[in-house]
Order: sequence, then C-alpha cells, then structure tokens
Amino acid sequence: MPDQARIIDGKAAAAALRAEIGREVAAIKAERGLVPGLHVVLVGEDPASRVYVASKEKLAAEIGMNSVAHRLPAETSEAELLAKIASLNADDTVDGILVQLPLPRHIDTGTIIDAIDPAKDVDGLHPINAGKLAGGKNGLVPCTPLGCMLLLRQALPALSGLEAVVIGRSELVGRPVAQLLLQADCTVTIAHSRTRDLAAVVRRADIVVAAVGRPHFVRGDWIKPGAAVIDVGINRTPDGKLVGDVDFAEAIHVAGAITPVPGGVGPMTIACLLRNTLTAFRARRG
Ligand SMILES: Nc1nc(=O)c2c([nH]1)NC[C@@H]1CN(c3ccc(C(=O)N[C@@H](CCC(=O)O)C(=O)O)cc3)C=[N+]21
Repeated sequence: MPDQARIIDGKAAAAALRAEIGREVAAIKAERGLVPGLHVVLVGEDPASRVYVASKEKLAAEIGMNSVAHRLPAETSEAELLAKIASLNADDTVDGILVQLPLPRHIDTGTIIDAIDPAKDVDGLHPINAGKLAGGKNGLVPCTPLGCMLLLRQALPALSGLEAVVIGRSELVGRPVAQLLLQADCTVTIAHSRTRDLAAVVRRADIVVAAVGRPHFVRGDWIKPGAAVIDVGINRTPDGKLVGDVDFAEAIHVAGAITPVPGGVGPMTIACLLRNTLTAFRARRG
C-alpha cells in the first residue's frame, strides 16, 4: 500500500460538473429559449452566509442560469418570509428555491422549509423529498450528500457490499448521505455523539463520512488502512483557517483516499445545487 492516501480533488470535480451543466443550460437556451432560474433567499447579515450566497449567485450566473439572490433584512418576520416563498412558488420562471440556513431565531426553520414547493426544493430538505429519499425513490436530493457520493464514486470503483460509517445524524447531511449509501448497497452504520466506542465502530469502515462539525474529531488511528474518507466538516479555527472533522495530517498516512478541506466536499455542494436546479427545471418544464 502507498504510504499516502490519494487526495480526492473536489475543486476539480466541481469545476468539471459545472462545465457539464453549463453545456446543458446553453443547449436548453438554444433549443427552447428557456433559462433555468435559481433563487437564493438570505435573511439577515450573517457574514459566512453572505459569502456562501454570493458564491452560489456567481457560480449559477457563470454557467448561464438566471441567478437571483433575495437579501432580506434580519428583522423580516416569518409571515413576510412565507409571502416571499409563496411568490417564488407561484412564479413559473423560478425552478429552484434555496433558503440559506441558519435563519434568525424568530423564524421557525421547519415552517419555512415546509412552505417551499417540493418541486422547487433544490436543497432537498422538504419532508416530501426527505420521505422519497427514505423510500429509495429520489426526488430532489440534498446537495452535500449528493456531492459526497459523486466524490466517493471517483475514489472507489464499486460501492456494493462495502461497510460505510456515517458520523453525524443531521437532517442536512448525516441522514440523507446514509440513505444514498444504502441505495448504493453499502452496509450502513450511522454513528453519533452517543455511540459507544466510536473509534472501534469507525475502524470497521471501508467508507467514512464525517459530518459532526468538530475540528480534527476523527483521528488517524480510527481509520481502517485503505479506507475512503469523505470529510464534510467546515470548521474555522481561531486563526481563521478552515479545517475539516478529520485530522487530515494523521489520516492521510492511513486512508486510501481522502477529501481535503477546503477543496473537497464544499465546492461539490454548490455544483450539486446547480445540478439540482437543472433537475428541477427538467421535471417541471420538460
Ligand atoms: N439552505 C442551505 N443549504 C446549504 O447547502 C447550506 C446552507 N443552507 N447553509 C450553510 C451550509 C454550508 N454550505 C457550504 C457550501 C459550500 C462551501 C464551500 O464551497 N467551501 C469551500 C471553501 C469556502 C471558504 O473558503 O470559505 C471549500 O470547502 O473548499 C462551504 C459550505 C452550504 N450550506
């Protein structure tokens, strides 16, 4: 075995995926005069959210989509946000709606997500889409889990029968990525903060997906030699550096393949948002 893991280049994979979507958008425009539309709604001034929304807006525009960011003040009421969503639901030129999370505390996230037309829910968070995923019938699938699977398929020729351990059980990542791994015929374990002897559970895994939100949480000696490691964590250290949930410096000497942070799952998440917008366009407008 080589003494260093293959680094899975999410930045390159995301650029290739965006280029492919861009070609499809151009063909739709040429053949039908239609432009898929992505609308991102941001409430408030959270600096990280502003950066993410600007990046989504820019990348959607770059591939020729109609890209609109709706920036609403922090004091926007739940009723006002619901009215905004209702108007986007009713607008036929809107294919994808993403409400950037987290929302200000006075707005109930579940109420807002439930109000999005499931056919336009490019985040894949609406209970209809989550329910379809749990039943193995995909509607719109959450972007980060989709990105994880695309990166995993680059690292491994076949997933069927492999042991996968997902660390984290969030609605946004842990649960949906576990469903996708199950669809790929992996044997799936969802581990979390109450899991006993987590290190021993992770050591069984041919595939590790770390989505806990704690810097350097997964240690090198938890990794089975040769395993594929997908690091979903985006943690900012006190000195402003981005680090994942996996101790990369340790894990790289044990894993067979590993995603870096930055440059791994993050860029794929945004590329998959654009892919979902195209998927929603096709499902709605043929
Ligand atoms: N409704 C909703 N859907 C989301 O999908 C959603 C959200 N809200 N709220 C916040 C989280 C976070 N998220 C990221 C997307 C891309 C990068 C990304 O591209 N990261 C770069 C680095 C960017 C940097 O330098 O800050 C990288 O990992 O290489 C990170 C994080 C989507 N989220």
